[in-house]
Amino acid sequence: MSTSEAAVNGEPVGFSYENNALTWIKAPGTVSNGEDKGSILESDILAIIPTSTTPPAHTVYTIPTVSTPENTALPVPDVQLHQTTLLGAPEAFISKHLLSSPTPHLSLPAEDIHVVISSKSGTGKAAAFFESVLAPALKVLGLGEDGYQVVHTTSSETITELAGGTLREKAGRGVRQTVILLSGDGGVVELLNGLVGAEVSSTYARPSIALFPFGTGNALFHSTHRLPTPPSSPLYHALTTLLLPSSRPLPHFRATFSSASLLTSEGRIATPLPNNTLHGCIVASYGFHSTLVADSDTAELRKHGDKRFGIVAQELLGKPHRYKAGLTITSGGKERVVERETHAYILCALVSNLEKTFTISPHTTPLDEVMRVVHFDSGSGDEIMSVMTDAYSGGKHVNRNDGLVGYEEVEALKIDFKEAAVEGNEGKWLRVCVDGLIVRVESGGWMRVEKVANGGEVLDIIV
Ligand SMILES: Nc1ncnc2c1ncn2[C@@H]1O[C@H](COP(=O)(O)OP(=O)(O)OP(=O)(O)O)[C@@H](O)[C@H]1O
Repeated sequence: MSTSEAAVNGEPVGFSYENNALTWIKAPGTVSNGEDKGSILESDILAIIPTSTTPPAHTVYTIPTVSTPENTALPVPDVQLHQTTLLGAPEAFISKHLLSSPTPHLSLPAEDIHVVISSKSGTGKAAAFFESVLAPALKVLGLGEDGYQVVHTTSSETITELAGGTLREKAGRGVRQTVILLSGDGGVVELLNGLVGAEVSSTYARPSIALFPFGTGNALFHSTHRLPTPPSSPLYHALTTLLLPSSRPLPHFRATFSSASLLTSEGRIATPLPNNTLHGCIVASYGFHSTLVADSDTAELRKHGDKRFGIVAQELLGKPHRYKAGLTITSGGKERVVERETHAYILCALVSNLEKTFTISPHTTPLDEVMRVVHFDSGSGDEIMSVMTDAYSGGKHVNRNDGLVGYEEVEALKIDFKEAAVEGNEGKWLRVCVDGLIVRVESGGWMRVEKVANGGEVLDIIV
């Protein structure tokens, strides 16, 4: 422990540095109102910045989790930005976290760094996080308020318009761009679909997304950051990705329909899908999953955060619907018709997790470019619930020994919809989910989902 010229926030202390933490005890005889000891966990540190050389003084910026029991129980707990001034702290501690060279994703012209704040995602916390944590943290990382563009969403079109305009035009010209995206999965799929018409030419530069999980399920975030272990503080983890040197292509699929409309405003507005096509990078589903996502997407239920899925699941499983459809799977270059006339669940995914603890495709590793399908039929609410419970237990549903659940790698799949439109509630059983968006399909129509080949990616993700 060292005490000569050692201080924390101006008060003399003795430091010790072990077990991934810097701890201190106030020097004997110090009179102050504060605690006699304190600590900084290395797992909370964003960066250390030198403030003077003689004597060596530094400011440590940390992102601790707000420590109330309600907050720490959330899948994405709230965090704060703290700063602590250290004088004479151990060199080994300082040098490990000293902010050195500028980070590539933040070293771009201001017009090419976009912070996108999705106001309606999740429980609406993104704007407050930007003000209290992200903007000051970017400043610490060398990016003042004039160093980037801020976009607050004002409609469900805002992100698609940004992507289809500036982002797409510049990407086509080979201009590097970073999008710091504060949203759920919907924000990602909107970016993807805005960009996807872009000619992926030899000059195309894929914009890089740094994803901050402010949605409800946050499937893409939790799937891309689950290995080797899921981060205990997702928002801290998201902030530290800004310091990473590189990014990786985001695989995606193309869903085409005989005829389909995008449902918005709690299903009240149906907008025909351009070219009857939608791209996704997470999931395309039909059955219990798509109805659950659609029925739980109301302003009232959104107040419950991820509990909204459980509330609606209970209603749906009281009397489970068996969805009439044909399912054709293309795998290993061969087409196969699944011999079943009704289905409870058809879901193909490019990710492992649909929520932090809901592992629908346990064999999927982050960004592995492999699409997998989970499918089964059941008329029993208890049986469907037991499959879901297995998925919440690390993905055990794919190892059941009752033969109920199909799980396989696919290049493509096709669903032929055989449900009749329900009078008075047209399309109740004719809604599919693509990355959280709800698409109404037609009775007698079809959806085909195919993985876009490697090299066709239009976005990068910083992981
Ligand atoms: N101001 C706004 N007015 C209307 N719609 C908005 C507005 N801001 C965002 N949206 C839309 O709200 C949707 C939010 O979806 P998003 O996926 O980001 O959150 P989520 O559904 O809570 O999370 P997840 O998909 O991860 O479960 C997006 O489709 C987005 O375009």
